[in-house]
Amino acid sequence: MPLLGCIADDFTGATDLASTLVRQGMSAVQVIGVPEGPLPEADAVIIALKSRTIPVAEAVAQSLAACEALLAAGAKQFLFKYCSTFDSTDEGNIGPVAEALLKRLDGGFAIACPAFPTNGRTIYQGHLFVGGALLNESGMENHPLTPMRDANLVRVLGRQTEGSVGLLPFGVVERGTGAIRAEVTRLREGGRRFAIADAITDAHLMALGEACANHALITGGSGIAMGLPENFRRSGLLPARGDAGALPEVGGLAAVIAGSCSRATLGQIGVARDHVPTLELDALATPDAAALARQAKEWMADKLSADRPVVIAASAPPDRVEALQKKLGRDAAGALVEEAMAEIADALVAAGVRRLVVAGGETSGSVVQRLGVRSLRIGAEIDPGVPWTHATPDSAPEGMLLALKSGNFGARDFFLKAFQ
Ligand SMILES: Nc1ncnc2c1ncn2[C@@H]1O[C@H](COP(=O)(O)OP(=O)(O)OP(=O)(O)O)[C@@H](O)[C@H]1O
Ligand SMILES: O=C(O)[C@@H](O)C(=O)CO
Repeated sequence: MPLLGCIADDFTGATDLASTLVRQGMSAVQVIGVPEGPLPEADAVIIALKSRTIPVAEAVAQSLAACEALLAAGAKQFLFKYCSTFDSTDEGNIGPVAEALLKRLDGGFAIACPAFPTNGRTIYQGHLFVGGALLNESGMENHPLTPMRDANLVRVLGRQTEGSVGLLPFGVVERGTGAIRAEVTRLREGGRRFAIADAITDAHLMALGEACANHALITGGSGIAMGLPENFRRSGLLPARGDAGALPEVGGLAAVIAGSCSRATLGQIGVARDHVPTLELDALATPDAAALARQAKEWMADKLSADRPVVIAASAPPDRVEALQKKLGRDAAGALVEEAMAEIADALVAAGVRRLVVAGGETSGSVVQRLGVRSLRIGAEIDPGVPWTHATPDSAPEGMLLALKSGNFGARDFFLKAFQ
């Protein structure tokens, strides 16, 4: 029976969360989509949805179905994981999904805390910073699907919910667990259903986690999960685990697929280009998924080698993304590239790739779905928030390693160091 039942709105976010829990001593399995059969055994089960940018009603329905599966398995506490940059539009999907889960779990109140200080996401007075910049000046204002143009999360979540949104301010969080609990009671009694929780350091996240030990639902980024395993240990439910993140050895060819257009991913492609064969597809010049996949298949024919990875990217800077979106519409542009990347990933695995890095949450979603991966066991981290995972898709039943890299995560040499 899982102690913690998690619902993640994208696949890279789910691995990020799973990785945090493994680091804190929980075993974790990521399940792809709402499971039809029984859930795998683990201290934490993370159901990974691709619900960040789908229509609100579908996101709510899928999240509730995931919640039912976790309830049926006996999960004791629930976590709704969204992006540390709060990726969403004014319509949702964070607010509506959080409201629906809160209602189903009869939770009354939940905190909302996307902070992830290790990766530079901090929240002060309800404002989200990415590194030294406000969210709306961090590059996220140009995100292809969820441009973030307001850093004030109390306002952003307020636009997405009917329940009123308050703030758990720095001054309270800094004073620790007791002060947080008292403030939550005050917020709840004052009619708030959500509060953005300020957090600048891991110590703040640990204090928030401890203070929320008896909350039915917690919402946030992976950081907010840091303090939760200790709650279960303290209450005697979580035994000490040796190495919660041990994975089988896997050899085989190595490749990277990138569909993220984030600054970090563009930088990582720039570094990889100087060291390993790198194909940069031009979706604007060839707005045709099948043709893009064909180009990649022809290219890879004599590039795959046991000595080093290859990189295939559709990623483009904001002006080129915008141009393709103007031509096709935002969703169609994203879907076209995702379709091409999924097809390319399939071809890579067919050609013997068994260690595959995928950059971008939506991109990872389409790749993992195309490969027919049903669950991922979480292993060691390459960089904060990005672990290697082990899967046994139908096309590689002997097992393969996948690393699903959140767009903005990873050091500049990530596409090289992942394989070292
Ligand atoms: N050249 C391009 N033109 C237009 N859209 C593109 C292009 N390249 C990729 N895309 C689309 O941009 C979107 C990028 O989203 P994705 O979630 O994969 O990356 P991300 O948002 O940077 O990562 P994360 O969600 O992990 O933060 C995808 O839908 C992808 O298909
Ligand atoms: O929280 C993050 O930034 C990531 O786990 C993510 O969700 C990226 O898609």
